[in-house]
Amino acid sequence: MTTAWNRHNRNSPNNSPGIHLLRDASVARRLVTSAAVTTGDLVVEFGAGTGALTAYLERTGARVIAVEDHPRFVRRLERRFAAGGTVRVVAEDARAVPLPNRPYSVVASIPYAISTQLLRRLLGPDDTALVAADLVVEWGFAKRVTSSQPRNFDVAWWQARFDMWIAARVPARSFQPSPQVDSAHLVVRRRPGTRGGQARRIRRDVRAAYGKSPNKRRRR
Ligand SMILES: C[S@@+](CC[C@H](N)C(=O)[O-])C[C@H]1O[C@@H](n2cnc3c(N)ncnc32)[C@H](O)[C@@H]1O
Repeated sequence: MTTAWNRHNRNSPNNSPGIHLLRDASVARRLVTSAAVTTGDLVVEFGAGTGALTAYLERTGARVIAVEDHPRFVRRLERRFAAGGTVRVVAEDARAVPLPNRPYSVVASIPYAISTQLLRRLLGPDDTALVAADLVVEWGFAKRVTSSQPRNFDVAWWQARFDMWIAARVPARSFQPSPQVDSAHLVVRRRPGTRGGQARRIRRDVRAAYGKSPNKRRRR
C-alpha cells in the first residue's frame, strides 16, 4: 500500500482532492435499488470511501468487492464490514485491479478524475463480463457519454454495446465536501449478443464510422 500512501500523503482523507463522500442516503438507496442485485450476484464498487454505498450493497446479500486505495479508508472499511462476510475490501488502484471474468455489476460513486479510464476498462474489452453499472459521475461527463451524437470512438463504441442513460441529477450538496458541480446517476446496461465475435463486428462498424481520432467525424 506504499503507492497509495505516496499519493495521499495528507493526514485526513477528507482533505484529499476528488474525495466527496455521499451524505445523502437516498442517493445510495436509489443506486442500489436500480442495480437490482441480489444474493449470489457479484458487485464491484470502485472508490468505496467510508462505505456509504457499501452498506446498502451489503444488505442485498450480493458478494461485494469494495475497491479503495486510500489506506485510512481501507482500514475503516475492513473494520466496518468484517462481521458480515459478504464484503471483500480490496486495497488497490481501481485503474489496475483485476476485473472479474464472471458476470458482474458495478455500483459506485467514482472519482471524477478517473471516470474515462474506468469506463474504458469496464466497457471497452470485447469480452467484458460487465453486465450492468449504476454510477455516480460528474454531470458533464454523463451528458457526454449519453449524447445521441457521440463525439469520439470510445463513446460510440460504448453506446453500440450498452444502453446508457441518466436516471437522475445528483446535486453537489449530496456530498461532503460538496464538489463544484452537480453529478448524475448514470445507468449502463449491456445489450444481449454484444460480446466475442459479435463485439468484433460491431467494433469494425463503429471504427469505420468514427475512426480512432476524436475529431475525424466532425471534420468530414
Ligand atoms: C467520490 S469518493 C466516493 C466515496 C464513497 N463511495 C461514497 O460514496 O461516499 C471517491 C473514492 O474513491 C477513492 N479513490 C480515488 N482514486 C482511486 C483509485 N485510483 N482507486 C481506488 N480508489 C480511489 C477515494 O479515496 C474516495 O474514497
